[in-house]
This record gives sequence, C-alpha cells and structure tokens, in this order.
Amino acid sequence: MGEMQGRELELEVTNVAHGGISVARHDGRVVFVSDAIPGERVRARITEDSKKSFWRAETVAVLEPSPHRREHVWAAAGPGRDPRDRAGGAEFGHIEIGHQRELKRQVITDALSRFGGITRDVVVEALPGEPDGTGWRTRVRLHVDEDGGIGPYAARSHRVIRVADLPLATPGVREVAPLGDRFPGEQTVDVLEPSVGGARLIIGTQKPLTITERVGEREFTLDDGGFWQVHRAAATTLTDAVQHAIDDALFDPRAHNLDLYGGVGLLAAAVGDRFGSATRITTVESDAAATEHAGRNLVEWVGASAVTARVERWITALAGSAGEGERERMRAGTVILDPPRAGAGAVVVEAIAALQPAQLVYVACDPVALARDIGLFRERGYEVDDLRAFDLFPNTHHVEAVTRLVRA
Ligand SMILES: C[S@@+](CC[C@H](N)C(=O)[O-])C[C@H]1O[C@@H](n2cnc3c(N)ncnc32)[C@H](O)[C@@H]1O
Repeated sequence: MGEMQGRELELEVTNVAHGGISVARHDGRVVFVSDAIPGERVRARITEDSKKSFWRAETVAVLEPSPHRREHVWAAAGPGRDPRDRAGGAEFGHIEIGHQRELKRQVITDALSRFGGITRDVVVEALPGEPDGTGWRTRVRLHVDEDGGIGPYAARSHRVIRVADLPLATPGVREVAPLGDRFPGEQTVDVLEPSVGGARLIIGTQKPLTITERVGEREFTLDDGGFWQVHRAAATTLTDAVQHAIDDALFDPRAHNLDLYGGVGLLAAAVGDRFGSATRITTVESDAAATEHAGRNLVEWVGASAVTARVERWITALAGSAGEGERERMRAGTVILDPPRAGAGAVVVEAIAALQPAQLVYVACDPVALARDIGLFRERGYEVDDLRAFDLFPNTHHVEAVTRLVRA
C-alpha cells in the first residue's frame, strides 16, 4: 500500500473501460474510477495505489455530472451510500439506459480492435419488452453475513450488504426473496423464478430439485442450482440469435455439428429446431447433471447426443484422433460455442481450428475474452462475418455477443 491510498482527488473522467469502470488521468497516470461516467468531473478516493501503471479510485462526489446521469435505479447501490456500502451488481444503474448501451458498444468495439485486430461497429440491442432495465433477473444469489442476515456482496468485495429491495429482479423473485430473514450457519440463499412453476429459494447446498424452463413452445428441465440464462428474455433471444447467425449455405445437418459448453442443450435445440430432427449435433458440457438433462431435453432429435466432458480435453482428443471420414464431417460442420466468462482460450481455439469446421457461432458474455479468442481464430484462418450484441444484463456493465466466424 502506498501513500495515496485513502486520499481524495478531483478527476476528469474521459473513457469507459472493460469491467464497468471509467478512466481518468492524474499526472499522466491512469486512474480507474468506479461509479463515474465519461465526461464527468468527480471527487474520488484512491483505493489502490500499489501498481506503477495505474491506480483505482471510487467516486465520492460528482462535481460536474454527465447529462446521462440519472437517479440510481437501486438506492442501495447508488451515490447516497458510501462507496464501500454500495450493493454490487448494478454498476451502471446511475446511467440513462440508452447511454449504458452506448458505453457497452464502445467497450466491445475497443476490445475487438485491441485484442481481435478488427474494426467493426456494433449496435447493442435491447431485449424485447425491456422498459428501463429493471425486473429482468430470474436468478439472484444472496450471501449470509456473520449475523445470519443476507444480501448481495458489495461491488468488488465479499462484504455482505443488507438491502431493502432487488429492483433488477423479476417481480416473482422480489416477492419471495427473504431479505429480512436470518439464515445462521448457511453461506448462500439463491432466489430464482423459472418460467414454469413460480419463484423459489435454494438455501445453502440443499439437494437439487428439477425445474422447468419454457422457451417458445419447448420445455427444458434442469437442476434448480444449474446454469440457465439469467434475463427472463435471454433464452429466447439467444435461441433466435443463434438460429439467425448460422449461415444456411454452410450448414450441413449430416455433418459433425457441435454445441460446446452446452448446458442443458438450449443452443443445440435451437439448431435442431431450425434444421430438423435428423440434424446431427453433439453437445459437450462438464456438469454431469446438466448433460443428463440435455440428453432428455434433446430426446426428440435422433441425431443429437450429450456428452459430459471438459471441452478442452474432449476437443483436443477429437482433433488428435479423428480419422479421415470424421475429419470430413467436421470440415462440413458448424460449431456453436458458449464458454464461461474466461472464454474458450488457446487450447480450445487451436483444436477447433485444426478440425476446420465450416462456421463457428460464438456466444460470449465477456467482450475481451471474445476479442482475444477472435484474434486466435484469425491467426488460424477464420474471420468474423457477423456480430450482434445484446443488452442481456441492463444496469450492469455486462453485455452478450453472438458472432459468426467462417474460414477466410
Ligand atoms: C455460459 S454457459 C452456457 C450454457 C448453454 N449454452 C446455455 O445457453 O444454456 C457455460 C456452460 O459451460 C459449462 N462449462 C464451464 N467450463 C466448462 C468446460 N471447461 N468444459 C465444458 N463445459 C464447461 C458450464 O457448466 C455452463 O453450463
């Protein structure tokens, strides 16, 4: 810790950076500032000064507000509280919703240029029926503090913040969230509202129960603690986006098509629904419970199968062992991949590229990880020929992208 820690500075905020923070400069040094908006002048407290190249700071007072600043959608996360007592998970809640999307657009285009080596303009699309970025979260994790009380973590820390409400959550989640109750001895309380069957709680590590999610006419089962898209309209939006991203001219239902990081089979089903029940597609997922559900969720597609494996091992083994017939089916194939936040990474990109599929549809929740992987695919002969972005996480800095890459 250096001597600046805890000191307050006046800063001109100039840019937005990945991770929901803004950028300012002080005596030539970059300062990452939370809870500010580019164009503002703020008083900020230095929270980290151990690095030579940059410091971190949190906004204590806004001296010259941006025209895009508005009252925070969640008082518990807003400037009325000391930065250390602000609830995390709504770090863009003080920014007018259209401008949030503009900032997300800037973050994506900047990441694509810096890490992916491409210049591409992007529009961040609002989800249908999205009013102001509240009421969308179908899943909320609350943490238990030392007195048994519950709340979200503070931004960038594991301090539990007691809150009176959860405005980003769906009405059902808000209704059952036991915000005033105590859960001594537990670590977490999850509140979720699947699209079928009403809202419920998962207290600690209780035995998993099966729930049902509906997407259009189709139903998916999954464990209540298992992965499912969080925004109430996300599963439908991504189904539609993946179906549109696939280039028909490059799609062969008899090829070896893959749905990597497949969860309970949402995107494999999107492909099957578009190209028919004989479509061959293998979904690969590391969580055995999810794969078991995927097997059942995809039962009506005779060509679909679900495999429990870590993608990096499975795809490397395939790239190493495939015979000529298999390689031909892979070259004709379409690969959907929807990795967690860290992205697919070099090992997976290398193995996929070695198999030379006709097209890839990459669904990404982190623009920088996506851009890095795009850079790796480009070095191996693929190019982006379609990219859409969706505001799947309004009032947070997160943004989703769906990209098609084809052999150059
Ligand atoms: C972003 S989710 C996507 C799930 C699915 N495509 C969907 O939309 O519902 C990522 C999934 O990858 C799985 N996963 C994470 N790391 C993995 C790995 N190394 N290999 C295989 N699956 C992994 C997670 O369990 C999770 O289900």
